[in-house]
Amino acid sequence: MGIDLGTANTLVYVSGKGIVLQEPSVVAMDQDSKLPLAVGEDAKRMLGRTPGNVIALRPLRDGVIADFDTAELMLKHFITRVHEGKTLVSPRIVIGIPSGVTGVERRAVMDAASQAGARDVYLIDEPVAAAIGAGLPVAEPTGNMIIDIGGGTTEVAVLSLQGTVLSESVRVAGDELSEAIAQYMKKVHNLVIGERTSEEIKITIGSAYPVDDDTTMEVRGLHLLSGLPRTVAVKAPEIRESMSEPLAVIVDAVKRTLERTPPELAADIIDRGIMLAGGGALLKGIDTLISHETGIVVHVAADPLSCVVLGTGRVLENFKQLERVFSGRSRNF
Ligand SMILES: Nc1ncnc2c1ncn2[C@@H]1O[C@H](COP(=O)(O)OP(=O)(O)OP(=O)(O)O)[C@@H](O)[C@H]1O
Repeated sequence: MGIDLGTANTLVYVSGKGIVLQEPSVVAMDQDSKLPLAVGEDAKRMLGRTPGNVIALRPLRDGVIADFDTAELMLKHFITRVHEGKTLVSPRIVIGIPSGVTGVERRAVMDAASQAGARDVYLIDEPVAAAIGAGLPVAEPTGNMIIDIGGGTTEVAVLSLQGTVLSESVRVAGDELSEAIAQYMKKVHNLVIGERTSEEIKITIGSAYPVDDDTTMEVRGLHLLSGLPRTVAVKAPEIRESMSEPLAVIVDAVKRTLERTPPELAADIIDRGIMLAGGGALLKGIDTLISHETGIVVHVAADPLSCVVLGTGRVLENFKQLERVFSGRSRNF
């Protein structure tokens, strides 16, 4: 089994079957009993809509585990659901985690998977898994650059011979882009909107570079001055402008990584281009923006949201050839 334990979404791949689960990384809890009420899609629907005694939590924030107990509960829930309640037959689990996660957190993820019944738990850094999932030849002696723009973190890495030559991780990614839209709506349109609405605006008319600039969208929220619900029409260019700061942080991380890349590998990257993965790669025009800023061709992976989990799956299925890609391992007897 391969798992992408992401800030925004968790995906599970089962060897021989493909992707069997794709759910938001959200847990709804009853605050009084401390019992989970819903996990995944059902819990995401509750975000910002819960009554006093129910809280909807995202256990991973900014690419790190913000709430360990809830993360463990969520991981166990998904593993058990995939196995339809049956106990695991000492399976091997490969989990993709953000590369910025600390040693203690790595241990915590491995413990959670072990407690869910896994015998052999392997950790793989998300950029490495994303590169494998996007089809990059990471085992060859050529430089490959991957940018994984997730929910909480953007990871930029140069890989060669199954290893990370250099990498950079910034805690600015898709969530930060949505947050910038929410702040803009409040400041300029006096409209307070929730997390789900700002994400919807980003996905519907958001862009990183001019494309479809004539599009507009009606946004519903709470008017700051009257305190009443109101609908406001917003245009694509103003939404792009509202995201300019976090977008600049992402572009700077790419440039810094390129500046540090050894010349032979840099030459490979110029030849092959840069691969873009993660949900943030779906933002309209982001490939053009990065290409424009770096002068290097940028490709968007075929299925950016699934790259990490597909990478964990490919590693599972080619275990012997790719055994040097792991960043952690625990074995339980
Ligand atoms: N069509 C789209 N346009 C723009 N952004 C999108 C689109 N679809 C998804 N996203 C954004 O992608 C992000 C989630 O991406 P992904 O599932 O790769 O993250 P993750 O792996 O859970 O996070 P992390 O890598 O930080 O742990 C969210 O911020 C979401 O809003």
